[in-house]
Amino acid sequence: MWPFESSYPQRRPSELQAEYDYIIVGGGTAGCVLARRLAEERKWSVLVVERGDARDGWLDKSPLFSTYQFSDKKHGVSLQARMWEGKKVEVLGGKGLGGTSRINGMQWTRGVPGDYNAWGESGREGWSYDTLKPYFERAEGHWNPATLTHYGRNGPLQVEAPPQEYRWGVTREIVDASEQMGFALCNDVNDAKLPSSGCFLLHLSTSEDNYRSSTFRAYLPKAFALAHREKLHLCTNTVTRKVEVEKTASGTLKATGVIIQDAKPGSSTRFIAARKEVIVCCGALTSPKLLLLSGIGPAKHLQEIGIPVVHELEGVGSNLQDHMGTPMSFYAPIWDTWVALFLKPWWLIWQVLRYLIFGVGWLRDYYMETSIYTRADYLDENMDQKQLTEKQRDATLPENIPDIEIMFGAVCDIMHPGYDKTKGGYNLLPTVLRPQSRGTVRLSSSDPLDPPVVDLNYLSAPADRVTLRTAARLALRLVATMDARGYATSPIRAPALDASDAELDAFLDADTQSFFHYSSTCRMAPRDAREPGVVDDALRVHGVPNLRVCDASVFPQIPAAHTQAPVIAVAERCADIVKAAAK
Ligand SMILES: Cc1cc2nc3c(=O)[nH]c(=O)nc-3n(C[C@H](O)[C@H](O)[C@H](O)COP(=O)(O)OP(=O)(O)OC[C@H]3O[C@@H](n4cnc5c(N)ncnc54)[C@H](O)[C@@H]3O)c2cc1C
Repeated sequence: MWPFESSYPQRRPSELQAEYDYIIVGGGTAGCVLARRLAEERKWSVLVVERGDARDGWLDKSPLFSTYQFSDKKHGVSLQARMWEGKKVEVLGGKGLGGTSRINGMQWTRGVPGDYNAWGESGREGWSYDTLKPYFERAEGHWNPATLTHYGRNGPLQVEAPPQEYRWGVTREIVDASEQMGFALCNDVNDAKLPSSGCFLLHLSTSEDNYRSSTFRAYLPKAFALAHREKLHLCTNTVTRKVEVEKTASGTLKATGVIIQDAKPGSSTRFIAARKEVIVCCGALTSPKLLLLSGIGPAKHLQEIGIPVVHELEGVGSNLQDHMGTPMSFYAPIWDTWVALFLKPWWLIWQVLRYLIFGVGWLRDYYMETSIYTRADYLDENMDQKQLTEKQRDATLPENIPDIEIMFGAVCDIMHPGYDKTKGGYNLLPTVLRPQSRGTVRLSSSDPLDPPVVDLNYLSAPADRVTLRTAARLALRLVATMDARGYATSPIRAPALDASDAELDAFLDADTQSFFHYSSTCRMAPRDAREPGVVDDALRVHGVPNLRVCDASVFPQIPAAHTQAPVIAVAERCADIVKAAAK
């Protein structure tokens, strides 16, 4: 009990051993899962090196104020990425134990079974839905309501359904308009038996004690970290500069350890040896950066930057995929949206008090409750969903993976010029889920503290523009349907329903942005595949058997889902693979 309570057991680089069995680089979404699963065995020494901190104050865990956009921004890293010629956009990543799971939007979407069956069909052994399903379940501690049988109940990561009654009046209107357009209301986005097209209620990674359930809080809570402190060392505020890879006497390559440095610029470096493996979990924008800094990647690029080529591997930093889309904002009655919180100070005070005292209210309930998922070829000329055949209703088939999502948030930018402050507002976010465009992550210099060069290369494949236009027209038709049903809504910033392709493109070119689901930059695929792979089916870097990558960068193809649940399932499975390899 305070003041005798122990603090969270973090270490400085100077407090580390010279050698560990496993070194996990990056204590983010995937890194915390792996650390927990390896430490549970109690037989290996495990080091986690994380560039951010282990802070866990009220603001770091309250669902809303920990979300990057409403946070103090201390647990995020932001950089400007190229979208296309002459246009940049902000991309974000998490920093600190839990990584991006401590700042994200908390949507818990596994993706449809077809997503993973497509991985399986492309030859990725052990990665189809039936194999991954137990790993989703092992992660999940779904606690509300108790009637849902397809979730895990006893996993560390708490997940819940949205409230039975819609929190925001505008959600009810969107659901009703969607149903009129043929998108059936589906109570659970993660129910594999439902078709992949419909209006889905989103489940959230929030805990029974009314906080965010990041992988930090779920997998490495203080009690666990203290109980395992002898063998599990959590080195925070420390950057890994490179992985050391050497040629063995037999001519094969081996990761011998990592070079780390206190995150304060100018600090001295230290080498820490790995007895068994180094596992890189730095996220899809940073894992390829670390491999490149370590001399693993396309030879031409390494030579340009002046880094000696240790192992030529073309795929490192290629095949970058992301979900991009274009927010459109509309007015709605003020009490139907979350905007009331910002325009009515007394209401904000009341909601802060309710959350502080009872853990309920507008600070607890998230501003995104539903999404439409569908496919462009399921839509008729009015943007209504066609009658689906029995085969089209089967979400296990890769051919039925959705390629469009219309996210919905009961909030909008009230700083928009001319915003009418007597009204509320909401956003629709038409999104491309199966992009064909491919981007890259490259080094800007050989200094590990410099940000990478990220080229999202959006819309370079013409098919993506066609899908984005269709998604935008579906969103506009949805609003027109709400309007026709008598709901008081009007545009704040949106194209006209009857906009020509050129007018629509002008809007999309001005406002398109990233939805932060970067993936596939260290793709799981053969190294000589058409889109070259970096890791094999056991997530080992091709040619360096004791170096693995485990995070969103290994997805063979981006799932048509928000990416935290897929990352966590991949990390749970990776832990089993590592343990089996150690036997
Ligand atoms: C703003 C935002 C909102 C999102 N909302 C959602 C959502 O609602 N639902 C959803 O499913 N997905 C969401 N996502 C995406 C999802 O959260 C990520 O795909 C997922 O968390 C990525 O996990 P990861 O393990 O790949 O990387 P991360 O969780 O980013 O982990 C990487 C870790 O490595 C550390 N690191 C990096 N480099 C080094 C180094 N050199 N040395 C030491 N440490 C290092 C970082 O600090 C970080 O902790 C969102 C993403 C963002 C940015």
